Amino acid sequence: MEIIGLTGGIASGKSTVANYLRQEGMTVIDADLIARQVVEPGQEGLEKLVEAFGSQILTKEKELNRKYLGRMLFSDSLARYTVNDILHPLIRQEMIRQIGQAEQSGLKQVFLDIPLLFEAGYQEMCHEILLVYIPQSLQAQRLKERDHLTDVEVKDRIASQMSIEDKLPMATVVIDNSQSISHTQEQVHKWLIEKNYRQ
Ligand SMILES: CC(C)(COP(=O)(O)OP(=O)(O)OC[C@H]1O[C@@H](n2cnc3c(N)ncnc32)[C@H](O)[C@@H]1O)[C@@H](O)C(=O)NCCC(=O)NCCS
Ligand SMILES: Nc1ncnc2c1ncn2[C@@H]1O[C@H](COP(=O)(O)OP(=O)(O)OP(=O)(O)O)[C@@H](O)[C@H]1O
Repeated sequence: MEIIGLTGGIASGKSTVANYLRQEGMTVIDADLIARQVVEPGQEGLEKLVEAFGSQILTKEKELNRKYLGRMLFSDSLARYTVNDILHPLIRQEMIRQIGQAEQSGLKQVFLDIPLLFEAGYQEMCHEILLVYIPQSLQAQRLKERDHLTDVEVKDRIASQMSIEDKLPMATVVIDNSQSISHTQEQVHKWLIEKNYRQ
């Protein structure tokens, strides 16, 4: 089974491409979704975060306060390293379990949608790496509009990841998402046909 990593920068369009891949019948394993599952109430991830940061990271309903954790993680690199140390091994374990499941079900290829593919060292397990690219100025604009952030918050979030320019040379396929969504989909469609993934 071929493993294809799908990555980019924050708000570069990974989910937009992942949705299209699913529409085309592909199986996509979603690291952001797994990251949510490992911090559900009762899960080890949430317990360890509370041990590290205290119960102020919880809402009244005892769920993870994602807004609070996000503000802390994106503005404080030490807090970010701590969160990554706690959650990334749990996320990786579940990703590997789902890859095994995909293989057992006889799939020819599986996509891994991972924002931190390079930062967390997933490249070794990928046969191909598809990078959803937009220039940083457009990335900042789309991020600001989507999440209603201030300029400082946008800057911090982009700076919390490896820059998209540094990711470019490590990709095996680059999808330009700076124009219309249909332009992006056309590139993905063409690549799927070239790879013989879609008959
Ligand atoms: C900080 C959190 C609570 C924000 O939650 P929220 O619902 O607002 O956003 P969401 O989960 O959809 O993430 C949005 C984007 O933020 C970026 N991002 C998330 N975590 C990180 C991180 N640790 N470092 C850098 N960028 C990150 C990614 O591009 C991601 O796609 C959440 O992202 C989280 O728990 N992050 C830690 C786990 C992690 O590293 N996830 C990335 C998957 S490998
Ligand atoms: N080609 C496009 N033209 C205009 N807007 C777009 C295009 N592609 C994506 N967007 C918008 O840009 C924003 C970011 O896209 P998306 O959520 O797919 O990015 P992402 O890489 O998955 O983000 P994150 O890293 O935060 O998970 C969204 O508001 C989306 O609707």
